[in-house]
This record gives sequence, C-alpha cells and structure tokens, in this order.
Amino acid sequence: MSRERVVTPPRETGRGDAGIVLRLQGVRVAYGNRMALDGVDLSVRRGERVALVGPSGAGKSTLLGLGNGTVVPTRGRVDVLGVEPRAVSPGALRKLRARIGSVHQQLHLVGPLPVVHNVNAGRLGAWGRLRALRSLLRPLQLDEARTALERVGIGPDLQMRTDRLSGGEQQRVALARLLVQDPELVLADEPVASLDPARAEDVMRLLCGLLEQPTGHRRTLVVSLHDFDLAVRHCDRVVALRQGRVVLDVPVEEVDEATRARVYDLVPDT
Ligand SMILES: Nc1ncnc2c1ncn2[C@@H]1O[C@H](COP(=O)(O)OP(=O)(O)OP(=O)(O)O)[C@@H](O)[C@H]1O
Repeated sequence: MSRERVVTPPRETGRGDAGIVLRLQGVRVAYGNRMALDGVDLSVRRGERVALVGPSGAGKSTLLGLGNGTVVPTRGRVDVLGVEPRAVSPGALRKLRARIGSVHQQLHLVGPLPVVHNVNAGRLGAWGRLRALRSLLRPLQLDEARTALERVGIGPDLQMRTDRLSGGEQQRVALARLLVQDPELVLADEPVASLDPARAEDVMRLLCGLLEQPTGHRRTLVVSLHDFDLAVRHCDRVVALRQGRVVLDVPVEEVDEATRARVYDLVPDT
C-alpha cells in the first residue's frame, strides 16, 4: 500500500485570491471524538469543476457542508465566495447561501405542487418571504421558469403536478430550479449515486452544461462522486479524500491508469 500523498498545487492564474471561491485552511471537523476532516487545505478557483472522490466515510459530504455553512469547522478557516460563514450574521449567511446552489441525491421537490413552484423555489433565497408567498398564489416569472425547463429538456407544462412526472423528469425540474437560482458556486453531494450509468452520464452532462453562462463565464462546481470515470470525464480536477485527509489533488489530465487504481489504496501522510 502506497503512503504517498499526491498533490499538484492549483495552477496559477495570476488573479491571486480574487479568483478563489472556496478556500479551506488547516480545517478540522470533529464529531465528538470522530474526526471527519483533519488538516484539510484546499482552494477552488472560479469556474473550476472539482470532483471529490474517496471511500465511504472519507469526509466528502462534510467538506461540502463546510462550503454551504451547514458544517462549522472545529479548527481552521473556511472562506466561501469571500465570506467566512461562521463569522457572519444569520442574515449574511442567508445571502451567502442564495449564491450557492446545492444538488443532492434526494431532489427535495414538493410533489403535489405544480412544476412552476418547484422551479421558482430556486429563487426563494433571493426573493424574501412576501414575494415568495405572492408567487405561491400567482406564480411570478413564468417566462424564466419556462426557459429553464426548456433548457433542461422537458416540455413547458408549468402547471403539471410535479409528482406526476417520471423520475428522470423530476431530476430535470430540480436542475431547472438550480438554473433559475443562478448560483455562483454549485455544491453537489453524490447527485448521481442512485442512477444507472446511462442516466448518471446524462445528469452529469446536463449539470455541467448548466454551469456555462451566456456571458461565457462558468459557474464553479464541487461534486462528490463515487464513480471515478465520471469524475475524470466531467471535471477539471480530482481531489481524493481518505480518513478525513486530502490524499490526491491533481488535474484530470494527470490521472492515468495507475493513479486511478491507487486512489482507493492511498493512505494519508502521517
Ligand atoms: N453528524 C454527524 N455526527 C457524527 N458523525 C458524523 C456526522 N456526519 C458525518 N460523520 C462521520 O464523519 C465521517 C465523514 O462522513 P462524511 O459523510 O463526510 O463522509 P463521506 O465521504 O461523504 O461518506 P459517503 O461517501 O458514505 O457519503 C464519517 O466517519 C461519518 O460517520
């Protein structure tokens, strides 16, 4: 078993800190005496697509939780979109979260509601309570919802009950919700874990397509994946965690058969 730690430092873009959307410095997260992350340093630049891989319990979900402020570091510092989540007021944290899109294996759609409301849920963080209530009575921004649904490839039947759609269509509604949210950073926790390979490929292609903005800029993606091949096909960089430590951090071009085979055997530095 190899004891090396393979880390290629992030490529310099000459933009300094301004280009970094997520930074972890010396981060430790402990749940009681269980160490979920231990001494993690990681910087993700604007527009990067970073895949988190590693065995079950390695700390991938915990790292994503740090990104949206649902997990607080026990030690070290986390900065997201220029904000330190644990240091800001609840209002500022809400504003920060409105700039971050979350994708999960569970879609968190409200089944009995018409599709339009589930798509518009992407705006709740930006709208505030009154506007959200108004939209529940009479949906706002129908054109944007329609455009988002067309972009994810389902018909514009906005009034259809969401739970009448197929599983694949519901997945697309969840992605349309992400699109109308228009986040700067997307954190996706095993978004394709329960899908067959063909659908997983489809959803990853769709998700990555949504990261491209009409302006030519790209939203940033950090995604945990169990399938190493999917990570290599769709991301720019692979970060492998094991027992709460980063054991591999390389651009996908540097991933060869040997790296791929080693990932699940690597152990952290001691
Ligand atoms: N709320 C919690 N309370 C106690 N322990 C936790 C909690 N959340 C995570 N852990 C522990 O922290 C470690 C890292 O868990 P985490 O869910 O981040 O790993 P993961 O890499 O996402 O795993 P998986 O691939 O199975 O989802 C595990 O040992 C887990 O049992």
